[in-house]
Amino acid sequence: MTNEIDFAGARSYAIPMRARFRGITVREGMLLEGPAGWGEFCPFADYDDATSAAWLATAIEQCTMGWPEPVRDRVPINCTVPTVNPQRAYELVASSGCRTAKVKVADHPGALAEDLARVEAVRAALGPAGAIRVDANGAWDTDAAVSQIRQLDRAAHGLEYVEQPCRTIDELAAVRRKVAVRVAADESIRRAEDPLRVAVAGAADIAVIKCTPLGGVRRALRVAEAAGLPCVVSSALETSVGLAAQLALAGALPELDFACGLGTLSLLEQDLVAEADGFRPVDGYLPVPRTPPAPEATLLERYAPAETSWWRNRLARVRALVDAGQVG
Ligand SMILES: O=C(O)CCC(=O)C1=CC=C[C@@H](O)[C@@H]1C(=O)O
Ligand SMILES: [Mg+2]
Repeated sequence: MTNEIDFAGARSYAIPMRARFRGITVREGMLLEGPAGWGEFCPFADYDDATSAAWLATAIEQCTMGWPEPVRDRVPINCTVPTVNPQRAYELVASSGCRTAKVKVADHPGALAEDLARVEAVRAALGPAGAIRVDANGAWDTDAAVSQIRQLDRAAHGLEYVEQPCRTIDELAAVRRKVAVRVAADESIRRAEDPLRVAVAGAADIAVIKCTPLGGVRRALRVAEAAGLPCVVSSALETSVGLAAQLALAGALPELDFACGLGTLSLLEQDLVAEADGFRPVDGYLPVPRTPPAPEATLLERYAPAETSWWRNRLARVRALVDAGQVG
């Protein structure tokens, strides 16, 4: 399969972020072209080759065979609020058109006062009917999670759910027993065997599914089925080329009860496809594409890093793993 792809012609990119997110200020990755269109290979720099193999499998699925038939043609989207000040948070939510907001919290020790103020500002921007979820990216221990979730729940006038409050599945299960707010598992679901463990441990009410680290839309659909929980599809901070696969996943899930975290293009300074082909939510929705959008040559040139050998070498090593069948 991979010999149909133009690996030699893969294009590296480096795009500044508008605000620091997941500790990064520049998003880097590669775009690849195959017979079915373009795919995106963008594992974060701290991921090893074995972890990155699933990310490449996602790009390969996208540019060689495309995706399964969708069951819906549009997907509700949440606005994503990085750890910005309350005024900025208010503006982001108010201008997004989304009725659900996901607020990043617990970015550093002692962040609670800032987190509470951010959540209050988001509630003011959304109004009483909107939904607010928070994401701690596993930062809290069990006691901190229980106390802070209760305070954030009050500040938000009700949280829709809390995403990955703690790192381990046992901790998630313990928190879930103690708080009334629903718990979503994100980082705990990264490999095909993970969702079963999450479900067996009674650790979560909701599964956050990202097709990029799970090895493609088809694999992510199997993971969603194995989880047996309501799913939220969330991005891995891709450009519109990779977001297309995430939207294809959200479009193909049999049930979709919650807004998805795919409105992340606004976190990047620039997309790599033409404005009209890009996935910026309108009135809180994004369309489900049938094929990936193609990048613009001028944008690829503008965001090409001076040094590409690190990404080229990484792609070659990870491709060897995928060719040997070693995908997570
Ligand atoms: O879910 C969203 O609203 C946006 C995506 C998002 O939050 C993430 C994307 C990529 C890396 C992660 O740190 C982060 C997450 O934890 O969900
Ligand atoms: Mg998360």
